[in-house]
Amino acid sequence: MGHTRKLRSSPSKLGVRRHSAAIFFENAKKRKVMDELLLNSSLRRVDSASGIVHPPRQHANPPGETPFIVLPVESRFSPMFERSRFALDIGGTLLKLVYSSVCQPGSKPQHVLNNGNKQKKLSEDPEVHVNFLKFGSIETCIEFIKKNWKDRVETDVLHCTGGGSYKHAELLQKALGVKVRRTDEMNSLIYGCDFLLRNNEDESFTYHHEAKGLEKFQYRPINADSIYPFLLVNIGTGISILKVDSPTEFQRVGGSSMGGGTFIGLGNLLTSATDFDALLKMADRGDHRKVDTLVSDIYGGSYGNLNLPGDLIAGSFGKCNKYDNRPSSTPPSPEDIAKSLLLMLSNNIGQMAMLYGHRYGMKRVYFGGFFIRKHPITMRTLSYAINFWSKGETEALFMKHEGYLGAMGAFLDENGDHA
Ligand SMILES: Nc1ncnc2c1ncn2[C@@H]1O[C@H](COP(=O)(O)OP(=O)(O)O)[C@@H](O)[C@H]1O
Ligand SMILES: CC(C)(COP(=O)(O)O)[C@@H](O)C(=O)NCCC(=O)O
Repeated sequence: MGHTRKLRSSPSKLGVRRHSAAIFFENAKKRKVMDELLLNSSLRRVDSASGIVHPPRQHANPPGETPFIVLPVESRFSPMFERSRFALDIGGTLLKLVYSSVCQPGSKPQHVLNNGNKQKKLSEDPEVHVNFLKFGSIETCIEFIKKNWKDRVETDVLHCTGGGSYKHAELLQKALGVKVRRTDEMNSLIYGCDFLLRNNEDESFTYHHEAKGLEKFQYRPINADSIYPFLLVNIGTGISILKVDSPTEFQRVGGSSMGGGTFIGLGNLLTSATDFDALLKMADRGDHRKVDTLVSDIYGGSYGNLNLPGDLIAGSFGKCNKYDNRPSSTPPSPEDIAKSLLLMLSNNIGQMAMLYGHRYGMKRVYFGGFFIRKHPITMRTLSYAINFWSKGETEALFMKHEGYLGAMGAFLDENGDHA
């Protein structure tokens, strides 16, 4: 993959999702849980290889501007000036859509900088924008594509990946009147991840819980030569762990069924939360110590011989044990349960990621998938597991387009590897 120019990633007040369109489908009040801190590019950048810290960039963000990326000027992308391209990742829970649109000169304010004075500048050349959207059901997704892929004709191709690219191929073909071309899910993840890391300076970042405000996030741009190898832990409905040596050489070294699907599934059974965001909000307010048995509950303090601190969770959900006539404690609230559930899963994933990272001697572990949703508890737990246990040797990295890696990869795979 040769690239000539860095991508521009639109800064946004709201984060990675294309919110203007998302508002169309989601209740705006419900989608406020996260993302807000990853506002724009006004974060410090730390070069992953050299450790050099760069100051924040200055952007003038037109209020309400929505995120997109601008494709680099490359011949392989030229056809998108003439025809739109749509790609879909149909996973076990969500459908992720990535599609192109052409922005004509002067139609959108572009980036800006003049000795610190923010000024708006209109783009001079047409450019191809790539837009990102997610859906909870195939029906709403098909409706959106029907409305927005206006120039489609029957020879056009919908690039698809994920399990649903098999399961729903016929439905999509019939409903949209285009061909469906598949890219293998793991290949798509890697193509998408490679492209974003290589081209988008604002793509990957580290999370620092102890810091304040935006200082919690640091972008980690990386030179194209230093990207490989890395471990990719994709947390969707289930988890896939990939050791990646190049865009075409990788191995799925592990996986787990205890991922995002478990969180929403058990969350649904154990609390009254009606959706993922509500569950995360509950977790924010919860106190897991009312649900989990801590080391101090067993030892009365820390377990010094093993260096286990008293506040370490010894047994997730241990305090919900009502067998053996145990003295009953105050029943935990749904918020406490949500927090405990989120900690249980992210601790487990963090430990798995750390062990696989260690086993393959990886310096960088990237986390993808929509389970993360840039949630502080999740990112803190995953970062802690990696950084603490590797004694700083391995870095835990998150991605701005976390849930869109597969869809991005299918978008880039013009010919499809399962045509
Ligand atoms: N709006 C949402 N609705 C449902 N699940 C969500 C939502 N946002 C994040 N999630 C979490 O993300 C997971 C799905 O992640 P994703 O990467 O899209 O995987 P998949 O490809 O399996 O659908 C869900 O299981 C859930 O934990
Ligand atoms: C089957 C899957 C690749 C599907 O991907 P997803 O829709 O979850 O993103 C994934 O759920 C997975 O790797 N599950 C874990 C299976 C295991 O190794 O136990």
